[in-house]
Amino acid sequence: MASLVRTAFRKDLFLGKVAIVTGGGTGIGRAITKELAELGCRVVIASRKRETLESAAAEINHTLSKDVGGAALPPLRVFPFQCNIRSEEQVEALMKYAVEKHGRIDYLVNNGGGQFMSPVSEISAKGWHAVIDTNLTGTFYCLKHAYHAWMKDHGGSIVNIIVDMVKGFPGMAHTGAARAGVENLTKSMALEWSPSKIRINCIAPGVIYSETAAANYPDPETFNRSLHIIPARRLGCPEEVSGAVCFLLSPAAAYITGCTIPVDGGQGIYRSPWVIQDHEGFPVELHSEVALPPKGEATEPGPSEFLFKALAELYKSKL
Ligand SMILES: CCCCCCC/C=C/C(=O)SCCNC(=O)CCNC(=O)[C@H](O)C(C)(C)COP(=O)(O)OP(=O)(O)OC[C@H]1O[C@@H](n2cnc3c(N)ncnc32)[C@H](O)[C@@H]1OP(=O)(O)O
Ligand SMILES: NC(=O)C1=CN([C@@H]2O[C@H](COP(=O)(O)OP(=O)(O)OC[C@H]3O[C@@H](n4cnc5c(N)ncnc54)[C@H](OP(=O)(O)O)[C@@H]3O)[C@@H](O)[C@H]2O)C=CC1
Repeated sequence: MASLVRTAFRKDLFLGKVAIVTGGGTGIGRAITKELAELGCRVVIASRKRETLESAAAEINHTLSKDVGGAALPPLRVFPFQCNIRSEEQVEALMKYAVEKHGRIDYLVNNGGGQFMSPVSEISAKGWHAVIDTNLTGTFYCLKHAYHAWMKDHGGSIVNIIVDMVKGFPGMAHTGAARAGVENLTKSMALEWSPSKIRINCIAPGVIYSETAAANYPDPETFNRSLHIIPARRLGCPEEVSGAVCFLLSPAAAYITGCTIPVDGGQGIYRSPWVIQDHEGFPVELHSEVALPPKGEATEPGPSEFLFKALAELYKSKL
């Protein structure tokens, strides 16, 4: 007798579907692209570096399963498209390309983005705008143009990759602000676009290791220095983010919209990485009936501010 169990988790889950993954050639985006394509999806990967996209598409296409359950799959399922998400014109062209060449846009994964470490007092206006334009405005352009090009009339599912910024994001405040903006935008879109049958959610990764991600930080040990704030006591892998993205895109998540799923080994509910430099304490400005006991010494290992000053010096010395 045939099984009566119906599950979304099957090898041809995304067969016949088309996805756009920004930043799909490296790190987390590459893992998402591989998993979607392995499950039958055609995936347009979009970012600034054409060679990175082309080699990623070729490598992934080469490794994909050729058939599922004996039925042949299209051999080429990953397609590169050069696009800087900071340009509305280029984003519009990306959506047009996806619809004209691939016929539809079922899924959009806003993964492309990034930032640099700096205390907020040292972020230049140009650096601030670069991060906001990339992570917040770039996401807005992708959402808006995927909507107009396809999803408004046909529905779809969207995942925005943000960061773990529940406790603020000292040391990378520009990206914390941008991603908090994306999270709120997600809630607004979930409501405004529900009549179009569009679902939209966020994934908030913790510290996810890949060579390309780590290359943006001062030294190879930067990510490992976060281990003490991660209850899982290891870094995350890109594939662990990808699984959650595929779930949110899939019919298994058909009743989920406007939410954020952390993929962070418990980091979000644990301690902040930021260390407060010891100081004499805020002045007591109200008359109080109690006298506070004398302040002991703070026991935290050392002020993060020093680390960021050193990083700023390092960055300047490389210019
Ligand atoms: C402590 C644990 C660490 C774990 C962290 C875990 C959380 C998050 C992890 C990740 O997100 S990993 C992924 C990282 N990947 C990226 O960041 C890739 C993409 N990033 C970028 O492309 C850049 O960071 C960017 C700033 C978003 C864009 O750079 P781009 O060069 O295209 O911008 P420009 O328009 O040229 O302007 C750059 C402007 O920005 C300032 N700036 C850039 N880098 C630094 C830096 N390292 N330090 C200080 N300031 C920086 C600067 O003002 C630049 O202008 P100019 O000085 O060049 O005129
Ligand atoms: N790794 C981690 O620990 C965490 C990562 N994240 C976020 O996850 C996402 C993926 O990061 P990850 O894979 O780790 O790191 P990567 O550095 O490997 O990926 C960043 C990707 O974004 C693309 N990108 C950057 N700027 C633009 C732009 N202006 N237009 C189009 N594409 C752009 C890059 O491609 P190209 O250079 O070709 O443009 C690259 O593929 C990012 O948004 C990141 O901030 C969030 C939390 C933690």
